[in-house]
Amino acid sequence: MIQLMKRLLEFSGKQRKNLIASFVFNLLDSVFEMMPIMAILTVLSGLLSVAEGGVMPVSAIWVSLAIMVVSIAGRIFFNNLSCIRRTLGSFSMCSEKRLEIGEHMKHVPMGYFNENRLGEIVAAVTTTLGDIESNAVMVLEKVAGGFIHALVIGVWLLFYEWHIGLLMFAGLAVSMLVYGGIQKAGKRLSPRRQAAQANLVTGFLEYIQGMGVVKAFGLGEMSGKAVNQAIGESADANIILESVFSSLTGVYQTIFKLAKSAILVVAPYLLLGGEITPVKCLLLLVSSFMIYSSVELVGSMASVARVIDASLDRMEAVMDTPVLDEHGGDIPLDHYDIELAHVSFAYGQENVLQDVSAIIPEKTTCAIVGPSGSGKTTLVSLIARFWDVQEGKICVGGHDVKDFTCDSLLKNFSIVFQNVYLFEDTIENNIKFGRPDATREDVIEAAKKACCHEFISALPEGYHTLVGEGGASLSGGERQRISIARAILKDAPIIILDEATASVDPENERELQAAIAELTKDKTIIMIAHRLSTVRNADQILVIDGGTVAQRGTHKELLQQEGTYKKFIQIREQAEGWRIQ
Ligand SMILES: Nc1ncnc2c1ncn2[C@@H]1O[C@H](COP(=O)(O)OP(=O)(O)OP(=O)(O)O)[C@@H](O)[C@H]1O
Repeated sequence: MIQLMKRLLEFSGKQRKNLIASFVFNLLDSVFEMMPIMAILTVLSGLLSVAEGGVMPVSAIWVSLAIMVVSIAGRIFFNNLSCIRRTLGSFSMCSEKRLEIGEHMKHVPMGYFNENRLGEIVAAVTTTLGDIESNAVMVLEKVAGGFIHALVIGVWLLFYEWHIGLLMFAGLAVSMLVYGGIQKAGKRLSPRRQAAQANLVTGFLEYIQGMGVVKAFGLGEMSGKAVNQAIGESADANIILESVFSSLTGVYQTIFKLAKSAILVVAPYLLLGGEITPVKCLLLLVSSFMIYSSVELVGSMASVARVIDASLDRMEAVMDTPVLDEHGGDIPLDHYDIELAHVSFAYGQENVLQDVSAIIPEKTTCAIVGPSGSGKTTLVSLIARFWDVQEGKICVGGHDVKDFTCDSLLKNFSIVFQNVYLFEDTIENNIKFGRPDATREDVIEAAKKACCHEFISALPEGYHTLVGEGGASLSGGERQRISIARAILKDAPIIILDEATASVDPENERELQAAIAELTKDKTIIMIAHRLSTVRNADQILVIDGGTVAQRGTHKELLQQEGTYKKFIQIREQAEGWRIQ
């Protein structure tokens, strides 16, 4: 428990002060919570003197009333303070963690997101942090407060009547053993529950994202299988966890019932043996019902405490993901040549690029062509350092990309992907993503250059139109032009462009080409090219085949050679239905 407290305080970062304050106020609250016992004992002593033929001292009534008033006032005061600090600390701590995770994710290699991690990350920022946010501090306070409470009463009992004090401690010791058992069971079972939770999120995300394909192919039953399995596993994990916890909690609480029963038997025996007075006996009998009250509650919270421990494990795992640019610096560049020297790269065991070398001088266009799966996307991703190369090196402006921080490297790039992602926000903000401090006029100017001002203005709410998540409410061509406007606004010196393979209608095609021409003016351009017009005008063409540079040169030079490029041109000519001169 102390370990868990330490972990939570370490985790709390800037909110540490609030959490400590909340713990302290909670402890003070529990001191006032114990006071009614004193009030009852005061009244009881008075009553006993009546039973022994004396008179009930009026002061006993007033003293007990005063104790109750102080107790209630103290509790309201400290409970409130503790609650305020706890709420402030917990929610601020978790929102800071969410921001930290978001920031951290910007620096991990893209490969991290491949390995089915999306659900894990979503679960971490939603359910895992949610568990911590709503329960952690309160549960730890109750658990720690419960044991401290019991300890204080136990010590008092030792002085008041040592036999009963020992009995109380015996009960407490056995209960702690069972509590340890609950913790161990939690350690064993909670990770399964957390993993099931993450799989459930992954399953649902995949199910919803693939809904279009599912409907188109009538695969409802098949696609639902994975989600059903994840739901089943989540239910099983929760049921097993809860059933183990509830039986152990039952044992834990039985121990207190047995200990209380033992006090009920031992106290009268002590009275019979003449070791205690009837007053003491009565006081012990009454207090036996109260001494374990706070620690009894702890049992039902042990499961939550364990879940919090597992949640902290999971959060640490997410935050410990190695980042790419730990040792990177902010490097200003005075030129934008790009050089690849003997670059090799594999996704896990799968070799994708071998010994690729190339020089792309600044303000030139390099077209990358090659068959599907040959490694074109991988190559441009390595230049932007979405992954690190395994062999060789890539330099931008004469500096190894590994020497930059991700932010410092990527501020030199505008990247236009084939699959455009638009955020669930206004069109204006989606374009502004390229330069958050841009003015309205800048946004409109970029949109005009990207040939999307007209269609945006025709929308009922113009630039304030909300686009669905991923840009679902716009056509493919429109999305692409918005992403080009975004890149134009960023105005970075290096452009990475994955040309759309999907054919668009002639009107859209013309506008798209005009937008690209605006974007690429006076820039260093690396373009995965699919269109003949683009390839023909490139200063240099790299033909990637089987992960190596099979051919390189200009369009004219490569047309003279037999090989992949000639085949590529023939296929494009057939597809586009026209010939190049
Ligand atoms: N994230 C990834 N994890 C594992 N393997 C990958 C990943 N991305 C691509 N691959 C594999 O690497 C190889 C090269 O893929 P890449 O996307 O670079 O090819 P490409 O030439 O761009 O293909 P296309 O023209 O079809 O987009 C392929 O065999 C692909 O299956």
